[in-house]
Amino acid sequence: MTKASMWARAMARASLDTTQEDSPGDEKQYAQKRKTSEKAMQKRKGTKGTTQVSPDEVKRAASELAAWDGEMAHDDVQNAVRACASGTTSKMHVIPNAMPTAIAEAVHTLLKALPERAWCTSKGDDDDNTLVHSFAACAREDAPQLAPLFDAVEKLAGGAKCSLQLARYSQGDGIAPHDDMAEVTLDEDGETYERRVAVVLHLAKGNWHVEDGGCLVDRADSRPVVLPPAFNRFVAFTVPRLHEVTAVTKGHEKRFSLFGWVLRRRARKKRKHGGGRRNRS
Ligand SMILES: O=C(O)CCC(=O)C(=O)O
Ligand SMILES: [Fe+2]
Repeated sequence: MTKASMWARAMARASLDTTQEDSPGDEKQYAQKRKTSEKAMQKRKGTKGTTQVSPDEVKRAASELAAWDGEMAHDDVQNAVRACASGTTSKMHVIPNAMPTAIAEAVHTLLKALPERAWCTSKGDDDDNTLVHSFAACAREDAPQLAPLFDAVEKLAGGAKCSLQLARYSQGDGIAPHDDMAEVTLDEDGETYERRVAVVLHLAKGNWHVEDGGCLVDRADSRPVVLPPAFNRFVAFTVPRLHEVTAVTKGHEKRFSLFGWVLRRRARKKRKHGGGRRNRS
């Protein structure tokens, strides 16, 4: 049963209970109360069955984010990116509560409020010899109110070029095991870069369990480390590193994130690439 239908049932039961307490046997009043509760539920569900965000909430969130100085909640975040860039760590760095809580909440509100046209489907499969993956992606220019978030993550790169996007995983979405290695040619300077540090900000609300999918699985060692979706968690690692995102099985919760890479100029000696890699710059 979906959360929405559980909620609907709970509402109907509550309405029935109250009616019975108030005036047993008054069918008319009971029917009226049920109608009212259904109306309230429709309002809460919104027109497309997803949680709607009011213009006031969006406005508040946007001004909260615009006033942010871009400072993360912990120095660990900056230190992790530096260590990964300099190659002095072999860990996947996982930092909970990365941004100030009010900022993370504002980001989440704005992500939820992004119009459907801002998202485009990113898909790959064995047929076109790209990495098997599926999710919705949103470029920086399609989410202008989230610019301070992109700026804050770019700041962590200390002036190095970055390639960052927003992601939204729905039921069935995920990414098969891959190592993130790819070359990226930037429009702004026509130069070719390689991905040096992978950065991800996990922004999934709600309680997620391993069986709900959407888990980031670190496969760098023989024993995989499984990270179910979380809210306001920063992850960084040096590329290449084998990892995957398991397919989301939950139907009613979106797994939002900001993901991307700190880039560096391509090394002179070209590295050999294995086949089957998608390139998302
Ligand atoms: O969202 C994540 O946890 C990781 C995403 C990822 O591996 C990628 O986009 O290459
Ligand atoms: Fe990846």
